[in-house]
Amino acid sequence: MKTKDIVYIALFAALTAVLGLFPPITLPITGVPVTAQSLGPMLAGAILGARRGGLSIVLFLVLVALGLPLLSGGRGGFGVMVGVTGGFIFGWAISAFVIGLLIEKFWNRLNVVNAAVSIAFGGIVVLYAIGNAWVAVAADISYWQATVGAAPFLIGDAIKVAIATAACLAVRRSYPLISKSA
Ligand SMILES: O=C(O)CCCC[C@@H]1SC[C@@H]2NC(=O)N[C@@H]21
Repeated sequence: MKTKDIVYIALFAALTAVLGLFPPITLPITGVPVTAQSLGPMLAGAILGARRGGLSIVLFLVLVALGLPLLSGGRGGFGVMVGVTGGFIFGWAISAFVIGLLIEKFWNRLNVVNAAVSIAFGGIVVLYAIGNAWVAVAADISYWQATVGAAPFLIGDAIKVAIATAACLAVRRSYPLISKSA
């Protein structure tokens, strides 16, 4: 891994931390907040690709686990990570990795549709599958109830997909950071 890669990984970990400055809006049913922070894994995977994008979120998670108050609302520590939102928090790394894999796969023919579908698949379908399963266990509710409880996130997450898609395509045009040819 080159120095440049390490810088990009650190940069996207920092960006994810900065997104945590937006205050969370906690929803009543499950206690999982609406947060701007889930945009971080979308951007990391879509702009850096699977390996570096995933690692940037792993770095962010290590810092949170060490107790840095980098989650929205100034939260941090391993205790928070194994709370009700733990599936979403750990799922962010998987989400960034999956998005990166798909973006790399479509790289040579990337367009607004396959980029948005890739980001939505990793950032919503995969992330919610992990996050809702965790919520169901932690909050002792059914998977269906957890899924219904997550429905209000879809509006904000659709906006995040649009932002990450625009950013991914703009960076690809002007300063591509993925050189994969699939
Ligand atoms: O800060 C935390 O404890 C993690 C919050 C996880 C929130 C999830 S991420 C996907 C979905 N979209 C949101 O805006 N909130 C949830």
